[in-house]
Parts: sequence; structure tokens; C-alpha cells
Amino acid sequence: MNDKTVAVIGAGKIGELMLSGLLRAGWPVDRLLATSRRPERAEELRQRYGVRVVDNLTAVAEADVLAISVKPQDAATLLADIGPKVPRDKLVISLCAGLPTSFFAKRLQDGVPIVRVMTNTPALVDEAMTAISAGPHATAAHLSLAEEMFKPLGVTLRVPESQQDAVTALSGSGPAYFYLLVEAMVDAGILLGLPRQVAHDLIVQTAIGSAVMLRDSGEHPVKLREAVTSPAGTTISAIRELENHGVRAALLAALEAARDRARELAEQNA
Ligand SMILES: NC(=O)C1=CN([C@@H]2O[C@H](COP(=O)(O)OP(=O)(O)OC[C@H]3O[C@@H](n4cnc5c(N)ncnc54)[C@H](O)[C@@H]3O)[C@@H](O)[C@H]2O)C=CC1
Ligand SMILES: O=C(O)[C@@H]1CCC=N1
Repeated sequence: MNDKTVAVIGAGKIGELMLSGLLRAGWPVDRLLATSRRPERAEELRQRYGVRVVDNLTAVAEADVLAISVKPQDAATLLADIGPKVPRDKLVISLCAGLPTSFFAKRLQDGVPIVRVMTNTPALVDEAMTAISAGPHATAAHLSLAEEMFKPLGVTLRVPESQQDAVTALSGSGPAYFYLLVEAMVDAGILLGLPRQVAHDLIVQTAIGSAVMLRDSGEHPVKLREAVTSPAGTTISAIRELENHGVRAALLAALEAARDRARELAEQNA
């Protein structure tokens, strides 16, 4: 492991996932810093992780890597404060949805390396999907460092920055779609007369089993679905209803909307 100090700037939900994941992976707590706008939140992070919570400018001065984890709407205000004070030997990693690395380059001194990352909440259980893109002045070493930080949290993939809004729509927001499906299927279980807890347990284990098969069997999802779908059986009756109700079209439209929202966030915060 390298000897870098990482500061999580704006340690909310995603920032906390990073802190907890790095600690689980054995990153020394004295090489982690966090910042927060709210004193109660700072205290919570100190208590929970023993991490040093400092102000943004102290983090900029002391850390090697600045992981920007504020909402895209808060990034301009943050960068107005810290941007001019970030030296060129630091690495800026943005976790902000939508914002291109050019947003940060405009607000940092010329030459500061920037990497854009999109991760997701299963980082909490070391099953994140994290996509990493090089921005201005990011070298192979910077990308490796970003990978070293996110690999312990799950799977990492390098993508060109031009794909990051689509990545955000798929894997960044993706856990929410699965949770919505589970929620709806548990309701369906209630409709069919099952106790809520039974419906929940049936669907959660079915989701886990299906996900592990998708990952480990190497089979195409169509093949896996066909294996469940018996001629004149129960599954095809359900699939006909899903198709009748446009579930496939709804997913295409939904992910396009998420991608468009990422673009809009960039435009609104240019
Ligand atoms: N929640 C998710 O599933 C994902 C979120 N993201 C991205 O991660 C970023 C953070 O999202 P969340 O953690 O969900 O939001 P959040 O609202 O939980 O966390 C943001 C934190 O930043 C703090 N903050 C804002 N301005 C600050 C400043 N000037 N100095 C210090 N702290 C400041 C806020 O007080 C808050 O605690 C966003 O840009 C989002 O697009 C990316 C992938 C997934
Ligand atoms: O909803 C959002 O904007 C963030 C980015 C990806 C997941 N959550």
C-alpha cells in the first residue's frame, strides 16, 4: 500500500462509504482525513471511525489526495474556497455525478491532476462498481492510485470520461432500480397472500442467487432467463405481463433520463 493521505471532502453518504471501505481494507486511520460542513456530522465521523475531521483548507494542505464528495450543486462553492489553493502535487478525485473534469480544471490551478470516479452504494459491503476516468494531467500513476483506493470496495473499471454520464445512469444509480424492483415484488407477494417477511426473504435470496449466477456462470442473461421459462409454464405468463406493461421500454427511458439529468447537472453548474 502506498503512503498517501486521503482527504474525503464533504463526507456524506458516499464519503462515508469511502472512509469505512478504506479502513476495512487496512488503510491507516492516520492517513485519512474528512471534512464536513456540519459540526454534528464531524463529531459523528470522529466517534464512528476515529478519523481526524478538519476544515477544507487544512485537508488541502495535509492530504495528497482530495476526494471531492459533495453534491454537484455544492461543488462550485467548495471549489471557490479551495480551488486556487490546491498545489499541483495533489490528486483531485471527483465523485460528483455529472460534473466533467473540465469543471474542476477551470477552478484549479493549471497542472493539477484530476480523476473522475463513479462508484455506488454497495461499496458498503465491498461490492461496489466503480468506474474511473482520467481527466486533465492524470497520469497512469494517478489512475493506479485511484484504483488502489477503490479496488477494496468492489470492482473497478477504467472508462473514457465521455462514458461517465451513462455509467452514472447504469451503475451509479443502479442499486436504486434493483431496490425498487424488490420493493414492488414484495408488494406482489403481499397481493398473493404471503406474509411480508416471507415475501421479503424469498425475493432477497432470489435476487442474490440471480446476481451470483449472472456474475459467476458466464452465461448471457437471456440464457439464464430461458432456463427458468418452461413451455406453457408460470414464468412466461409473468413475462407476457412485463412486456405488456412496457418494462423493457420503461428501463430504456429511465436510464436515458438519468443520463440526461447528469448532463443537465453539468450544464446547470458549469
Ligand atoms: N448517493 C449515491 O449513491 C452516489 C452519489 N454520488 C455522488 O457523490 C456525491 C455525494 O453524494 P452523497 O454522499 O449522496 O451526498 P450527501 O449529501 O450525503 O453528502 C455530501 C456532503 O457534503 C457536505 N458538504 C457540502 N458542501 C461542503 C463544503 N463546502 N465543505 C465540506 N462539506 C461539504 C454536506 O454537508 C454533505 O455531508 C454527489 O456528488 C453524488 O453525485 C456518486 C455515486 C453514487
Ligand atoms: O442520484 C444521484 O444523483 C446520485 C448519483 C448516482 C447515484 N446517486
